[in-house]
Amino acid sequence: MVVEARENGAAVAVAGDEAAAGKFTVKRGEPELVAPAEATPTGEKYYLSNLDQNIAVIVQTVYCYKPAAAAGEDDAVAVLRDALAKVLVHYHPLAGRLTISAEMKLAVELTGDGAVFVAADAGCDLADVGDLTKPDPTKLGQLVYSVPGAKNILEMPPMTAQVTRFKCGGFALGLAMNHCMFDGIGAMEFVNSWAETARGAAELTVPPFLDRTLLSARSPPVISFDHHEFAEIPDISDTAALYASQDLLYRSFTFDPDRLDRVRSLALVGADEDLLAGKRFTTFEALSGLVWRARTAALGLTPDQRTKLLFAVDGRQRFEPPLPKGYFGNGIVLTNAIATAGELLGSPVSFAAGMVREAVRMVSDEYMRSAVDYFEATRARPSLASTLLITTWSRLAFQGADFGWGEPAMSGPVTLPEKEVILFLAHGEERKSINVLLGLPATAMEAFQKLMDEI
Ligand SMILES: COc1cc(/C=C/C(=O)SCCNC(=O)CCNC(=O)[C@H](O)C(C)(C)COP(=O)(O)OP(=O)(O)OC[C@H]2O[C@@H](n3cnc4c(N)ncnc43)[C@H](O)[C@@H]2OP(=O)(O)O)ccc1O
Repeated sequence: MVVEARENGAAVAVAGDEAAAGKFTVKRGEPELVAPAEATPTGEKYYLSNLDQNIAVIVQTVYCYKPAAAAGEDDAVAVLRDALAKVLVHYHPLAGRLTISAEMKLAVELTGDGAVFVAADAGCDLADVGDLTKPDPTKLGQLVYSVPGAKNILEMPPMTAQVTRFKCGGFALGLAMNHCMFDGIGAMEFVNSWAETARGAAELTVPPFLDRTLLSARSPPVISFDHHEFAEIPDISDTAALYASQDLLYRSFTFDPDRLDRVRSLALVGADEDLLAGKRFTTFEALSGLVWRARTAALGLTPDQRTKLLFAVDGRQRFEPPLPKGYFGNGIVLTNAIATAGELLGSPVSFAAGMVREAVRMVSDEYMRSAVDYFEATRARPSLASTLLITTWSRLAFQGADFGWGEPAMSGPVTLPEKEVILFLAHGEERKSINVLLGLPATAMEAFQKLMDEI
């Protein structure tokens, strides 16, 4: 299935899926608050670090479970609701509400109100959800609860959960969680802790480490890097006009292990031996270089157009000392590479892959402390102007979300958050393939498709 989305974000299913979309109806019950099952600290503010401030957006994901005989007659709604109350004892800030602190930063008011939980029933089978490898916000959005009328994130709880029962006996868990509470690794540690609680575990394998003050800014702040992630690069190619004049088309490109091998080999052609230092490009470096270059070509950027690549690096083991196991908050930092379209397209993929490697290497303890201090001093947020933001979920432990009904049969995002974002998702047998998911104006997508077909 191909999914098209118009500029306003409303998606339209095409290629014969209208009928499926039509019979996809979900009836929600009354939302309820699920509070921690035991007393937790209340009445204080919970500190969020500067790395949490950068990315305060709601991430919506869906996990689908086939009917499982082994789970007996247990009602998924009751099991997930009870386990949520228990796991929130450990993750109690998720039961609070977002607020703005005296320093004008996001913080959590520890109210103990609880997470918003909704039970729902679908008028169809789980199979009608279709293929989660491409975002279909119209359909998948029905599986996730958004607080009606909320005008900003302060009016939305840190998390909502919806459990939708399908006629076939399968169910879907839809989550809307604010990225300021955790990054992908932290989010999966939470979901997997919730799942093991549902399976009856008395203790969590990875209890959350709640204290985020270890990522406090230095006083005074020390900015020791240029931090081009904040640079506003002018759109001299007028891509704005291209995006405005055409529909945005979403496509997902599968790279199986053989194709990934070819990408890694392609990235070696013309590679700088000093940069390689005997270590061939990783899958991430090679694939990111490939798609950065191909998207630049597909958008028809003029040779002098500067283009920025942004991506998150997990800083947990890069901090000195490393962050404690189970660190609850965002332990990621954005790094960047900037090149002109002329440089990218006038060189083989190895040039772009080399820039990706450099951008990863740059992320040291000092770089991350400097990024924390940059926010302290400027309150600036990374700019997406003339930018490609690659987000890699391919190693996130979605398969650990076994609430007693086995691994999710499929899981994925409801949508891509911005037109500048490309998502890498694990796919296929043993999760050894990578799906590259992106949206582009129709003509650019055709050009991108051609470039991918050559691999
Ligand atoms: C709020 O609710 C949410 C949120 C979310 C999601 C949020 C986000 O998206 S946050 C961002 C998520 N992404 C990350 O955290 C990126 C983590 N990855 C890194 O930091 C990487 O190091 C890198 C900077 C991307 C670079 O990767 P790479 O070039 O692959 O280098 P290495 O990681 O060092 O790997 C090199 C090599 O080592 C082997 N290896 C390493 N790790 C693994 C592994 N886990 N499994 C297998 N092998 C591994 C491997 O051989 C690597 O080389 P290859 O060539 O074989 O790849 C979501 C949901 C919500 O509700």
